[in-house]
Amino acid sequence: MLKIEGISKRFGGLVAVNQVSLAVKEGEIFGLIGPNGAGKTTFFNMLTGIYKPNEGTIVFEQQQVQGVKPFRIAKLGISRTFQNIRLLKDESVLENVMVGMFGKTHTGLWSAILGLGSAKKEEELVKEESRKILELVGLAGLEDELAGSLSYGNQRRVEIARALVSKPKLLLLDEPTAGMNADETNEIGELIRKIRKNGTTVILIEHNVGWVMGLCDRIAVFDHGEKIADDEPEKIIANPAVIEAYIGKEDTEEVNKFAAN
Ligand SMILES: Nc1ncnc2c1ncn2[C@@H]1O[C@H](COP(=O)(O)OP(=O)(O)OP(=O)(O)O)[C@@H](O)[C@H]1O
Repeated sequence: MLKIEGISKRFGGLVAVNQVSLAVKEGEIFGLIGPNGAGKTTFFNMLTGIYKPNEGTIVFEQQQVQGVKPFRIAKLGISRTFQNIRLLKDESVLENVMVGMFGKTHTGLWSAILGLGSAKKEEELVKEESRKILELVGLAGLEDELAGSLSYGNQRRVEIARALVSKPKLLLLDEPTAGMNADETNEIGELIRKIRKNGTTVILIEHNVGWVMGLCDRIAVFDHGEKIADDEPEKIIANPAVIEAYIGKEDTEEVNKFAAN
């Protein structure tokens, strides 16, 4: 489904991602792990068109997408969430999810402003779809609450719902469990499995190594902008280069988490 060959991203003299190649199959839950600053988010930003790679190719379903504008990539079926929660806190949960359909609706701005029938009908369809997605992510009944009034875990679910409402083929999640407790984290794992079952392939960036090992079919490890491993979880955990990447870091919290597995 996704084939990446030799992509790099440089910021001045800093090489954030260095010649990374990677392939993701349809239906997979694919994990990206690695110490802070390893280049994971930059990699996501290239996949979604926020950054243009300095070199290399990204092919999504037979189409080259490197350097293509973000809204066009979204239209091809790649959707994402961000590391920091980005909700319209003073708008309802339902409205926040409806925003995810922007760019997918067909009636024009004037029809919407003039309240013409076609725009109204489309809005109803978007609402209906958004409600269905909210049910899928476990937020049924909270449609009319203000997004900012929800718990942190539920705000993350709203973000996932917004990314899902356009029915993406590929969903990119940037640290979906950041700031969550163990129960919330496990629930997000269940949700990701459900999303995959519904036909969406998932790539996620995570720091919670133990959790990601139990969830993903395959994991790639980044360190200093390079991909140092790409394998099934059991093999990743036993890979000396991966252990070295974590043990070699001063970030003891990450090392401990890794060693605990
Ligand atoms: N827009 C930018 N301009 C300059 N440097 C950047 C930019 N974006 C990222 N970087 C640098 O590129 C490197 C990789 O950062 P990136 O955010 O991709 O890492 P990461 O693996 O996602 O880290 P984390 O887990 O902490 O989010 C870092 O050194 C970072 O400071």
